[in-house]
Amino acid sequence: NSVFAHVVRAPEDPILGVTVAYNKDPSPAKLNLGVGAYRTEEGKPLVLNVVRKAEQLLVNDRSRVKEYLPIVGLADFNKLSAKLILGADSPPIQENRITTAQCLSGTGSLRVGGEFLAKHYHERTIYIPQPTWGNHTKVFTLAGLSVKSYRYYDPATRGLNFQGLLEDLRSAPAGAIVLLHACAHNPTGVDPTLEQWEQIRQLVRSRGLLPFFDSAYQGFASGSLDADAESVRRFAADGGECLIAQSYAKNMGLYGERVGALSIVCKTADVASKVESQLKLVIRPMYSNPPIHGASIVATILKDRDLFNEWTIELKAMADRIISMRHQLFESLRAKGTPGDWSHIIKQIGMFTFTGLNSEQVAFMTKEYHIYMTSDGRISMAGLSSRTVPHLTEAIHAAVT
Ligand SMILES: Cc1ncc(COP(=O)(O)O)c(CN[C@@H](CCC(=O)O)C(=O)O)c1O
Repeated sequence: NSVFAHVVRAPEDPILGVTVAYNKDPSPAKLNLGVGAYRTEEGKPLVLNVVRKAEQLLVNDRSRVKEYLPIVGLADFNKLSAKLILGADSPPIQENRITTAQCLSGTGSLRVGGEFLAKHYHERTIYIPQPTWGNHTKVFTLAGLSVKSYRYYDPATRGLNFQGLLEDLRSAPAGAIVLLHACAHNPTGVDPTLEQWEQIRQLVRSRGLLPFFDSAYQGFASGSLDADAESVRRFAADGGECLIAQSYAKNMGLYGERVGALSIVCKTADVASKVESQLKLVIRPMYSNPPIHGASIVATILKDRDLFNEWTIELKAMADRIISMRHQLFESLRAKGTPGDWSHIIKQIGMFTFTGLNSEQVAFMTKEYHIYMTSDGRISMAGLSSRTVPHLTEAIHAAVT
């Protein structure tokens, strides 16, 4: 018999498995509010016009070849990505004390960063928010770090547990790594205010904690690339060191192209170049070098003023549609007289609403109304449209009454 006969069947992923269940459901009324992937008002995935234009330019450019990229990826993509998150006038960029490696989207950037830290950083504990993106714990544990959590969400107010956050970071061991969502916290949609970010920055620096930013939604939260990067920029501008993982999956709609970047801001250019040399030793045995197509699309758009401006317009349109879905759902629940305070739907930002519905209510909504969402009560607002808001309202109303 098979040498793998002992292998047990693994459970589906809590997020990506929702799509598997959705695809199996024959109901025409089914609604996928699980995976954080943008859908249009017609409920279809979106390839940005500016992406299609960039791809056309690439196809027409007969000088382009399919050679291996360097281990750290496409050089101009790396420079442009650092500029996008930090701003062109950022001190680490001006002083050349940042190293950026193109990685396999946000997940790959987090993993490579985690593996680098496990090998080269003295403190192996990383504090991640409670709750956070479901994959964070697995990514950092498998990278060789010890994962702990810091209080982040307050179920009572459905807002930030700021005092709990400060207390937990104050009691973290000096030098501990702290994972921070740059904007549009997943799954809660709750972000610190700028004043609270400043307090977090002062605490992190005074305790010598090492910030690791996860920026998967730049431009998606507020519609502004600069506003959504402000938290990262304040840390990067204070002379301290930090890591930054970037994803182009959502804000450029490049989900399946797996385009992202890991940047490490260092004290000096010399340290940055040594760090880069060690990043190459992490990447080479992992996947050797990254894919060329998606990064070429991003570089084509970021380096051309007109394409960049067109991208910002399409990006804001996606962010605005999500905000409109928030207001439509909130108004619909209010009109229906659904019991409870639903104002968090319009206070939260980014792709997700953390509804507060429990796993039994979620299971009921899936079974009776064919609503697919993660069991923690998170719904991807991008999966909603004006046409489907009434159906979701019916389901929530039935689940809470
Ligand atoms: C905070 C955060 N970091 C990183 C990632 C990884 O994105 P990449 O595709 O690797 O760039 C996601 C995607 N989370 C979404 C998408 C589905 C998933 O991968 O779980 C989500 O939570 O639905 C995320 O929400």
